[in-house]
Amino acid sequence: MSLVGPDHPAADAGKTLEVRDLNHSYSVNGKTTQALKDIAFGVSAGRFLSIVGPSGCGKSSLLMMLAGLLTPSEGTIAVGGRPLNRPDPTRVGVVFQDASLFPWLTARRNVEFPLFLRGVDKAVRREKAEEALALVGLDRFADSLPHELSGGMKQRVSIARGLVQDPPILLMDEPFAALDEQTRITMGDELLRIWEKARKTIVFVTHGLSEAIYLSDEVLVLSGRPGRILDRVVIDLPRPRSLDMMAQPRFAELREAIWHMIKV
Ligand SMILES: Nc1ncnc2c1ncn2[C@@H]1O[C@H](COP(=O)(O)OP(=O)(O)OP(=O)(O)O)[C@@H](O)[C@H]1O
Repeated sequence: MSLVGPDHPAADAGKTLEVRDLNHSYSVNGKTTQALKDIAFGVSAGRFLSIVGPSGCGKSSLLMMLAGLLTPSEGTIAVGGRPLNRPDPTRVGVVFQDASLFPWLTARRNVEFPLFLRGVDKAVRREKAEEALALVGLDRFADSLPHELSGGMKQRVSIARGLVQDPPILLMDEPFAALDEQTRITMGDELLRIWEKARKTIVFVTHGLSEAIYLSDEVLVLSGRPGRILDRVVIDLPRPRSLDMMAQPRFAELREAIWHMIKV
């Protein structure tokens, strides 16, 4: 298997996202829990990186930090060579598990919302929202309310909202976990199509090893709490990916290797 460990020099040079010496602890009622330990990695522009690890290993905490929503106890995060200390949707877009759309706003208005908050001119807002909706294949549903859309469509609106400010990086926290299996598989392919078209760097947190392998260029494997980087596995399956690859021996080999690390 081809592995690039976290300390490998190739894992660091000229990255769009760089995490250095990151540690994080939570203190609740005088009790301290170390959630993440010695996290360091870089992601090159345009790569698709997934983060996997046992439940409670700090995946969501790490993603919140990459989104600028949580300050690490120690360490730095840089995007495009500049420190990220607060949410900046022009540099990092975020898509959560729950599509978290405003139920009273149409798909277009939901996508426009971050631009509205920034005081962007109405015509520009509309144009950008429509571009983003077209990218996710929902241009015909711009005027629909969330309750008129399926689960997968709602998640696509949420992806469009993450992309509307054209950030170089899109973070996704288990975006398809709440969907049924069939929709989840379709959404994986849909995401790869969007990713190839939009040419973004994606950091994707998931519990699903098959999903991580199917989608990614690399998989960052975290240990149980406190989450440390156990390995960074290069997914050497060709692109475009297709579902029949899941039945190939190489896919099973990668899955087994990652599963073994997490299980241990
Ligand atoms: N706000 C918080 N206050 C205190 N402890 C927290 C807080 N958020 C997370 N933790 C703890 O930090 C650890 C990491 O949590 P986190 O949710 O980041 O892990 P995770 O890998 O995303 O978990 P899961 O896979 O179950 O979603 C867990 O032990 C959790 O209980």
